This record gives sequence, C-alpha cells and structure tokens, in this order.
Amino acid sequence: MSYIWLRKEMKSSLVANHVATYHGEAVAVAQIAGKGRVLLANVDFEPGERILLEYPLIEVVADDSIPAFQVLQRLEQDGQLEFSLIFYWAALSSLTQPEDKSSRIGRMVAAALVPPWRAVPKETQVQALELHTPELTGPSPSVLKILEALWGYAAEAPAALLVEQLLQVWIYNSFDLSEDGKEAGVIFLASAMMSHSCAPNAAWHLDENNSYILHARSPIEQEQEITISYLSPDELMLPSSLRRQLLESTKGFRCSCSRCLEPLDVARAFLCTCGAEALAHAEPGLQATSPVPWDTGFANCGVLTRGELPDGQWEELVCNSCGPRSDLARGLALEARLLPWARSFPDFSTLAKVRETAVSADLEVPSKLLFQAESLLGDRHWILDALRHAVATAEPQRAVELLSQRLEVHQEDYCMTLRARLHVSLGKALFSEGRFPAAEASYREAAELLALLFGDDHPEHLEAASLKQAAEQKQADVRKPDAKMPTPNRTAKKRR
Ligand SMILES: C[S@@+](CC[C@H](N)C(=O)[O-])C[C@H]1O[C@@H](n2cnc3c(N)ncnc32)[C@H](O)[C@@H]1O
Repeated sequence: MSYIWLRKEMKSSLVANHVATYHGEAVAVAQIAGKGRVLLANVDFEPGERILLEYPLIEVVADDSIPAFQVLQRLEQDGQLEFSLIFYWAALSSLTQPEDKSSRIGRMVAAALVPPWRAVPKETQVQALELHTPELTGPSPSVLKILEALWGYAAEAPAALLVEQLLQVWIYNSFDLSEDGKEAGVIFLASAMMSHSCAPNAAWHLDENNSYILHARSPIEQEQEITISYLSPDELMLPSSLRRQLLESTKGFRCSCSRCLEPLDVARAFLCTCGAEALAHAEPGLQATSPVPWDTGFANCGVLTRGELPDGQWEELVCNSCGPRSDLARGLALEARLLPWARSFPDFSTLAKVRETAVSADLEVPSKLLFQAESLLGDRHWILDALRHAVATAEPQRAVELLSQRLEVHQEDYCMTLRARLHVSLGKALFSEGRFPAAEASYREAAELLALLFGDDHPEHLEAASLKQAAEQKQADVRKPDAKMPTPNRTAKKRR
C-alpha cells in the first residue's frame, strides 16, 4: 500500500498538523488512494493498549428552550428537514460566535431573527470545515428553508453553502451522544481521520467527559492503518452485500475493507449435501453460469424463481469439500423465506435504511424456524445466528445451549464486542441454572475482553467484573458448611 504522509510541515492540512502536534507519538495522518485521509500507527501497539485520548472539538445537545432550536422543530414537524434535526442544530451551533465580527458570515448568529445561540470560535470552525464531506454542489432545500426561517430572505448564498458544509461535516464525522431520549453529538479531529473496517483493529468509546478513547483490539504494527467500525457489533454480523448497502446508504461510501473484498461470504454459510460448509459469493449472482432447476421440493417454497432469491438472481455456492455447487437451492430458498423475519429482528433494525422492510404479518415462531434453519444453513449464517439469539431470549431453558453455540461461531476477531457480550449473557444463563463455576468462567472471559476493548475503568468491564465476583461469592457460599446445619460427618458421629 502506498501512502502520502501528511506531516506537520505540510501546511495544507490543519488536521494533520493538529494530529502531529497532539498525538504525533502515537499516530499520523496519511493519504490513501480511494479512501482519502487515514490514520496510521507511528509505533507498534499490543492488543488492549491505549492508542489515543482526544478531547471533543465541538459538542452539541438538543435544547428546546432555545428559540433557534424551536424554529428547527417547527420545520421538522412540517416535513422540511431531510436529515435528523440534531445534524441541523449541530451545523447552526458550528457557526461562529456573535461577537466574531471579522466577516459578514461571522455575524450570522448575531443577525438572526431570534436571539443568538451558543456558537464556536472561528478557529474551531475552520478546523471543523477541514473534515470530510462529499463534494457539494449547492445548498440543499432543507438548508435554504432554515436560512429563510432564521434570517428571512436577506440570507445570502455563501452563508447557505457554509451551513450546508457544516451540516455535511456533522453527518459524515460525528459520533452520537444521545442519552435518555435527548439527542446530542460530538466531533473530533484525529478520530475523524479513521476509516471504517468490517474487521477493525481498534475499538473506541467515549468516557464520562465525552473524550474519545481508542484501544488496539489486535496487534497493530508501525505504519499500519488504524481502523474502527462505523457499524454496530450486530451490524458487523450482516453479509457483505448488506453491510456495504448499509454503509452506502448511511455514510455514502462503498466499503473497500479486507472483509468486503473477500470473494466468499462467511455470513452466508449453507450446509452442502456432503455435510461440509458451502459459502455464497460476496457479490451474489456474479458467478452464475447457467440456470438451475428451480423446483426445490421444499415444503412451503414451491417453485423458486429468479426473482424470489434474496438479490433477485440465482447463485452458486462454494462447498469447502466439493467446490462450486449450483444445486443447493433449498438452502437459498429457506434463506429467502427467512429474510423478512431477519430484517424485522430488532438487532438489525437499521436495515430499514437499506430497503423497504417487508415484514410479513404472520411472523413465524423462531423456534420452529430454528429447527428448519439448522437443517439447511451453516452455523456461521447470520440468520441462523439471529434465530439462536431470538430463541435463547424467548426460551431461557435453552439459553445455555444456544449461547454456547453462538460463542463457538463468533471466535473470530471482528466479533470481539459481540463475543464479550455473549459471554455476559451466557454467564447469566449459567448463573440462573446454579452453575456458578461455569458462570464465573464466562464472566471472566467477558471482563478480560471488555478490558482489552475499552480499558479496565469502562462501565461494561466493571459490570462484568462485578458479576464475576458475585458468581465467585456464590461458589464460596455453596462450598462453605453452614454453621447451623449439621454436616453429614457430625450427623454420622451423633448416630454412632
Ligand atoms: C470519517 S471520514 C474518514 C476520513 C476521510 N478518509 C478523510 O479524508 O477525511 C469517512 C470517509 O472516509 C472514506 N472511508 C472510510 N472508510 C472507508 C472504507 N472502508 N472504504 C472506502 N472508503 C472509506 C469514505 O469516503 C467516508 O465517507
């Protein structure tokens, strides 16, 4: 991979200078063809090692006591806003402070028809404007409506473009801080340089001061790119085509990470008739060479047509043992049938952003679906995994068995957060069955993974550690002879 290093002496990049000055011992900004600016490691990092801590550049919180915010609320109610209101509020809050009289645009907040609101110093705004946005052709209708509502027709084009650019900066670079139904967001400089990967090598979280903390989740070598996931741990389980569609529709780019470039998709694993695992191609339909007989003979499926397959095409699966197979249509048919169920599953609710979610009214019982899925889908199939999750929640007596199966599947690196959370759930299921040593072991695994991902002061780690302690305590209580009760030995003595 060839990089162009953006060093401190290159005055073209304020962000690169900032990173070199404040985080230069750990990271540097570089440029990669097709991705733009990226963050590279300046030294080697061990798993669990902290890479950086960064203070927020701008933080915003929804506040309906402010008249300018109320104007946005009215526009939202009238259906005039294209994106979530908090992005527009963040753009307005990234204008310069009313007292900044240095430019015409700098006086915008002071000139509004409503009282001035909290804005930022000019220097902060200039830094924010260096963050990634798609190419802008002009202000959007929503921004023009806002300008009209806040400034009247006097608002001029350069101001509209500035607001549009700030809006895009927030859409493409911000982190969600919403809590208890109150929307909020934050942007950073160094952290905004990081690319997404579906197999990320770093994990981030925000601490109680909203500082950005980044840890290595796998070994990272000097000059290697540092990547995080823009998707949630559950979304990382989706097949390549859906992950890519999600990133395209929400973040506006086609992912070129190592996992998305894999030709076969482990999240779409099927059972070949030989008993081995058969994987689908990551780009469905591309490998098709001739049509297959569509009569699947599968109950309730009838005759499968091209249009009924998940991506409207027929596919060939590649078996680990016998190679390309174009006769495994029963598995594909079941996948197509289960898709509406999976899309309606709460963990994957963001899929609604990708395409209209067709949720059938007569959603079937997950335990029945699970039975069918296990006969045709491979353990690594995302829908089989989601079914095991659903059944483990609905039927606590099966939780230990199903969570253990899920954990076995998720032994790979990119699933680390999910794996840690699965260990917590398994610990709870074992604890409720009175299996305290096993529960303790599961909580210990969770605590270790969470410390590695987020540090040992993170609330999720502390919770797992305290659950582990509770399981330990229970074990000790079980082992401790109760002073009031006669032990078998004492009873035996008395009898003699
Ligand atoms: C938050 S910015 C990251 C920094 C950005 N590269 C820059 O030059 O400012 C997000 C943008 O980086 C690019 N990007 C991030 N991850 C990517 C990936 N996995 N594949 C392709 N482009 C990616 C996309 O253009 C995306 O909209």
